[in-house]
Amino acid sequence: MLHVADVHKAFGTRRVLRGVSLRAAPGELVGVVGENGAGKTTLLRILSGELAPDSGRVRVEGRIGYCPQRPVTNPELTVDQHLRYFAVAYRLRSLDRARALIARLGFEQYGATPARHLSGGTRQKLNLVLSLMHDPAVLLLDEPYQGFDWETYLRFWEISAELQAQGRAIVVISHLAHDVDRAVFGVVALGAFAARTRDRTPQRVGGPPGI
Ligand SMILES: Nc1ncnc2c1ncn2[C@@H]1O[C@H](COP(=O)(O)OP(=O)(O)OP(=O)(O)O)[C@@H](O)[C@H]1O
Repeated sequence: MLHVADVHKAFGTRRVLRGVSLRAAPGELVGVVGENGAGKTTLLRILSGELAPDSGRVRVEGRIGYCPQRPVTNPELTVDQHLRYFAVAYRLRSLDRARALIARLGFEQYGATPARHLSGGTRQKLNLVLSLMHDPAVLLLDEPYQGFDWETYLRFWEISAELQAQGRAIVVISHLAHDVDRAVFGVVALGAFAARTRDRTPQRVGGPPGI
């Protein structure tokens, strides 16, 4: 479903990605960890097709859902207007799934609120819903729970486990070391994390989700 082999990327003389490989099959969740500047966002931008690698191969089967680090929201549009806008882009007939996700994340009262009046955490919830509302086969999530309160953070991992159970392939970026243990099927460690986690096999298998 998602197959990445030997991806390299440099910005000028700064070699950010040096041979990254990973695979996420249906139902698998892969965590990408690394300190600030290690190249996590660069990797996800390449997987989403937004950025071209210098070399290496990326193969994706199925629709992608990409939740970028910076919300893609427009400050002037309300939450409902965002849903309708993205529904047209995704060619969706119904907003039922988007509304169900909004209810799960607890911000259904903000339908008529322009994004500029949302709190940072609520804007990020909308950003996440916009990436999931078309039920993508491959989810690329760049620190999707930034600004979430603890309950919503746990809710995110609940939703993630359900999507895994439904056969979605998920790649989640985190700079939080404890999130590594939630990555059931694999961990891709970049930068200094790569050295510290050398004893871990790059693609671990097994163990229950740590919800
Ligand atoms: N378009 C660009 N042009 C030049 N340098 C860039 C560009 N994008 C990223 N970089 C550099 O590449 C390195 C990796 O950046 P990236 O955003 O991928 O790191 P990250 O691991 O996601 O960091 P963070 O945890 O802070 O989000 C950084 O040194 C960054 O400054």
